[in-house]
Amino acid sequence: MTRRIGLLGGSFNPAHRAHRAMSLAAADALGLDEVWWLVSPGNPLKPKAGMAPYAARIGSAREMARRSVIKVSDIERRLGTVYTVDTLGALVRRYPRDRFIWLMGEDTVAQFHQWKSWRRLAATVPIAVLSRPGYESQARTARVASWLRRFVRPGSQARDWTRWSAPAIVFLRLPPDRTSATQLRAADPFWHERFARNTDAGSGVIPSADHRRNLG
Ligand SMILES: Nc1ncnc2c1ncn2[C@@H]1O[C@H](COP(=O)(O)OP(=O)(O)OP(=O)(O)O)[C@@H](O)[C@H]1O
Ligand SMILES: O=C(O)c1ccc[n+]([C@@H]2O[C@H](COP(=O)([O-])O)[C@@H](O)[C@H]2O)c1
Repeated sequence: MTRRIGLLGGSFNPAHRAHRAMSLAAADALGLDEVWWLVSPGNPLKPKAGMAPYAARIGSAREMARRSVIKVSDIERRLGTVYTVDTLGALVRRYPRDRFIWLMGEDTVAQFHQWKSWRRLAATVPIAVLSRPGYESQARTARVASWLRRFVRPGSQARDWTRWSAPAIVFLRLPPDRTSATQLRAADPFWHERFARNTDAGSGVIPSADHRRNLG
């Protein structure tokens, strides 16, 4: 059976309620069977300082994803990929029967031109940009905005995304939530200590048995 899978990459430092809310709202708007949270070993554009250990970030993501269609994955750590274009290439090859859509918050559009091979990335799978309060104008004026605009599909057709050929991009307006990991770290700099004993970052985080087999 073909699964319709949304991929939300992130630092999850820590995971928070907006990640969950936006994933569930996107799943509804796009008719997704699953949303995979790809916990990044290290965003190449973010400083390493202040980044909690991987196991803690996975732990917070698992807690936030509980009892939902969201699956937390450490596949980037297993593959050794930090660039999204490489991760997507690997996933599309490993799961030829499934269909993927890349999910990203509106704030990430501003830096998209600095991502590795971003044109190739956009040609690999469709993209859904999810609204984030306070970042609307940044997304509109981003360096890549005029390039992306040529491939924009109407939100009213969002459920048809599996019929689109990439590049294809849809902007989804979701219920606003201002939560950010930066704000949570400021309120509780030692949040990761709660997950300090979570050393089994690899167990229970793989989206499916099939996935585990493919990773050998
Ligand atoms: N409140 C939010 N509304 C919409 N998108 C969000 C929100 N918070 C995070 N995202 C998106 O979720 C993905 C992962 O985000 P990330 O783990 O970096 O959280 P963050 O809150 O943005 O973290 P930080 O404050 O440390 O930068 C990114 O695509 C980001 O744009
Ligand atoms: O591929 C790149 O060059 C690239 C550059 C910056 C960020 N990303 C990805 O963007 C996603 C969001 O990252 P973050 O840290 O803002 O949560 C995450 O999956 C990162 O790996 C990817």
